[in-house]
Amino acid sequence: MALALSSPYGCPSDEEEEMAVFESTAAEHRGLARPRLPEMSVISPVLDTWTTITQPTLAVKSGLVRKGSNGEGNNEKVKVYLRIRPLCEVEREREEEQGCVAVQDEETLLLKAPKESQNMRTAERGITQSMHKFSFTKIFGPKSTQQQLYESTMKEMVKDVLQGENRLLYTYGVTNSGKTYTIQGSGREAGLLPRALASLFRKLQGRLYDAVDLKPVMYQDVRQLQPSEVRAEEIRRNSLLKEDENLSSRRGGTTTVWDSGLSSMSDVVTQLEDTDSVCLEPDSLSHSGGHDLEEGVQFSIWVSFYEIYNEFLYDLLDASPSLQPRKRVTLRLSDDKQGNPYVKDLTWIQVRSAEEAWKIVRAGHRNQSFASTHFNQNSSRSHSVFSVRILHVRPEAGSDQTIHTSELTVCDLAGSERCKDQRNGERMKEANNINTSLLTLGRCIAALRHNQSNRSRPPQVVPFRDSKLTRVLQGFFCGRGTSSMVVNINPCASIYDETLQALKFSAIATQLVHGPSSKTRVAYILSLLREQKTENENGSMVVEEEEEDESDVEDGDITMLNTEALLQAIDVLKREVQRQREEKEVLEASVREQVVSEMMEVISRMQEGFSETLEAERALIEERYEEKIANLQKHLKKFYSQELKERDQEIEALSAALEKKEAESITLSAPQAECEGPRRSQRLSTQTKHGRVNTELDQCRAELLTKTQELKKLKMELEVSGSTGNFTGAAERKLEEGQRNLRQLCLDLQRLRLDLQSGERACCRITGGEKLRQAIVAAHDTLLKQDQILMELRNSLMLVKADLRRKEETLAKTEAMQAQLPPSGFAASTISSSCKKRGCGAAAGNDTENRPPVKRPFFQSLFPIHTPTRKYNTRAAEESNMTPSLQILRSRQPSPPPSPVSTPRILRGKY
Ligand SMILES: Nc1ncnc2c1ncn2[C@@H]1O[C@H](COP(=O)(O)OP(=O)(O)OP(=O)(O)O)[C@@H](O)[C@H]1O
Repeated sequence: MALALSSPYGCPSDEEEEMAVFESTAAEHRGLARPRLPEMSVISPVLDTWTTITQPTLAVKSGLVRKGSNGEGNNEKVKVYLRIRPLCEVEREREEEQGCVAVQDEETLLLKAPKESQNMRTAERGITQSMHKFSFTKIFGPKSTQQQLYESTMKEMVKDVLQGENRLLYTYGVTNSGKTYTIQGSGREAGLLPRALASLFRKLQGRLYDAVDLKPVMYQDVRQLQPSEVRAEEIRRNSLLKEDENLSSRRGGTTTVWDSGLSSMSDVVTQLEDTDSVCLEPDSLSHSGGHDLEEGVQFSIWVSFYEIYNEFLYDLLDASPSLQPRKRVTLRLSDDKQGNPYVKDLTWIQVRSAEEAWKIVRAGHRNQSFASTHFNQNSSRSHSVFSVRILHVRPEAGSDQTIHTSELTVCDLAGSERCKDQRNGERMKEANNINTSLLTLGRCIAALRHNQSNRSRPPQVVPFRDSKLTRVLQGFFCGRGTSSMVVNINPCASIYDETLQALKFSAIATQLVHGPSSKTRVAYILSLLREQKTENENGSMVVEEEEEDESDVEDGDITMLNTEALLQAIDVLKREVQRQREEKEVLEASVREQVVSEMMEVISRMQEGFSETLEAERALIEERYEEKIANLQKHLKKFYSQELKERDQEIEALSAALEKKEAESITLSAPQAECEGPRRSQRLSTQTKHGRVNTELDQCRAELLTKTQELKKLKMELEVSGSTGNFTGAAERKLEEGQRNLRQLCLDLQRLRLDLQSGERACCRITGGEKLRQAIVAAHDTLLKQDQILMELRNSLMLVKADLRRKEETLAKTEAMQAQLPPSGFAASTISSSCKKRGCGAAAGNDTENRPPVKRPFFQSLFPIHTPTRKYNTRAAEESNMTPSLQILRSRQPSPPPSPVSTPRILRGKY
């Protein structure tokens, strides 16, 4: 076969071509054993078993049934075209041309992995093939023109749409592969869309329905507009057209990035070749066989333009184009009563010429999301969907008319790309969303293909709902119309792996057959009915009828079955459902059993593993801690032995120094030595004395404590008791005893102090006697505290004494009054008690002896050292005014001890 379209980018060698032929043949002879991995994968649309499928009926409005016109589309495969874009200068300089893309013939493409590609690396490891062969409806090489492409793809579609069909054309490919160029064109190279618009309006010359009172809504409905709504529609339309004119005049005809250099429609019209103008004559339209337009029908053309950006739908014909993308209103997808999806609140604009339509495209294009990426300076970051909806109107039929609609949708998909190539976060997010929606499209197509090639099996769920893109295109895959795909590839070696993926996806699409998914279900039902028939030995009338109608039902039209057959079908289906349910229950039970046993195994393995790990961990930890303990022991031993050694050395040094000193003192002065002997013994005796003193001090302290307690008790008794006779005696006795004790204590203290002083004198001479000195200071502090306590005790005693004195006076007075008054016990006691109560006893005498005890002596007693003279004077004065009994008491009181403060002063002065 002549390779009219063979690529200039490296033709495969003879050897390779031979290999390709061989592999292709091997692929066709399925079932042959393949001893080795094929060096080439062959993906071609081979669907021999699916030849009986018919073209679906056209989706209709108001029950108007229109079968596929001219039988076209019946058992037809989905058309997939391939377009290879030429390399640009920069790419040539980068040596991107490595012969990896080769066109074998009009339908076959051969891909050969370049050295640096991932595919080649995996092929070298024997995982995949390095050569791939693909078949397409038609391949357009780098030199093909826009017109050639239009002729083969869009031209026929435009005719079909005018006949009432729905058609979809979408471009698919890696980013920067020429999708937008194919759809819209560039400069004077108008793309498929402007050509289609120009062709459409030329065909409809004189057949346009200019009124705006009918508008397409929802999935495929038409609504009659009120006059006010008509006005609103006109305003919207005019504003969009005016806006485009204003922008064009402001730019002075120059192109900018956002309009991609689109040419004006007049250029496009001149580019349309004569072949297309054959259809322009109304006569030729009506007499051109299957391509004639219906008599008396006028056509109202409406267009819409929206994009799917990051899984959000945006109206590109929104009246406020100046709004920022993030502020744009998102459109919602809804379902009509039959469950058909449609874009809610989408703007539809009526257009009356190709120029107007093109202006609307340009206005929408300005709102579209483009960005500069790693690969493409002006990359589409969204899937854009441009729809032309045609209302087939019969104006003579008035309000009774049934309006038919047909639609031509052109979808420019965003390019698939590797996310890692994107350095910008926003671009990466876009790439993610683009890839996800394209992947979903691929999954939908794969599921559709599976359902078509496995008719007798239950159909797979087609995941249309998984992305917005597949949801809006769902109708075209499920019987609403037919779709065609243009796969764009870029022959650059650096993006070979991405190109291969895109081609693999498109290869699946080439195996698709137009047809609604419901057809598969019908075929499935019919197969069940056939099975039922063979099972049914008697063979009912219904089955016979069904056999008669088999030719019809093979077409998938279940409505051709009669009621009985349908009822039987329902029964069969019910039984099938039951059977499948039971089958699934059994399957579920066995799966559960398997899962449980596997889980048990896994758990036991995990348990074993855990216990082993635990044991190992324990052993390890034990070992580690044993090591640590041993280390610690070693270090402690070392440390303490070191310490001991140091101390021994110190002791040795000290004893040596002592001995040396002793020896020195002995040799230097003999008389001195004589004196030293007793001194040393004195020192030793002082130390023993010091210990003794301490114990004595403790004893004294304890004794003092008990005495204090006794005194307190006594005082309380004195306060509580009303009678003074026996109590005074007892108190005197106690006081005497206390004073004796005190005296003894004072003496003891005196002695102790002297001992201490002598001890201090002895100790302070000893070299290194710091410790002893500190002990003495502490003992001295203790003594001071004892003194303090003694002082307090003395003060307390003074107070007790004063109280006793007062009581004695009162007693004496009472006695005196009793002696003076007549012997009336009642009066005497009354006076006595009243005097006592008022304190008359204290006020009666004006001598000092009778004065009540005041706080002054107490304070004075607190500071004996500062006011000794005054104290003793006061004491003398007191003694002079004392009662005999008090004088006796006072005489027993010991002389004031030496000032407790003076001793520490002296001691401290020493150190
Ligand atoms: N057949 C062709 N002939 C000449 N130039 C082409 C052809 N196809 C594409 N180009 C050029 O290649 C570049 C990329 O094309 P285009 O923007 O259409 O790619 P794309 O696939 O739409 O990219 P993206 O997915 O990133 O939007 C453009 O400069 C375009 O003019």
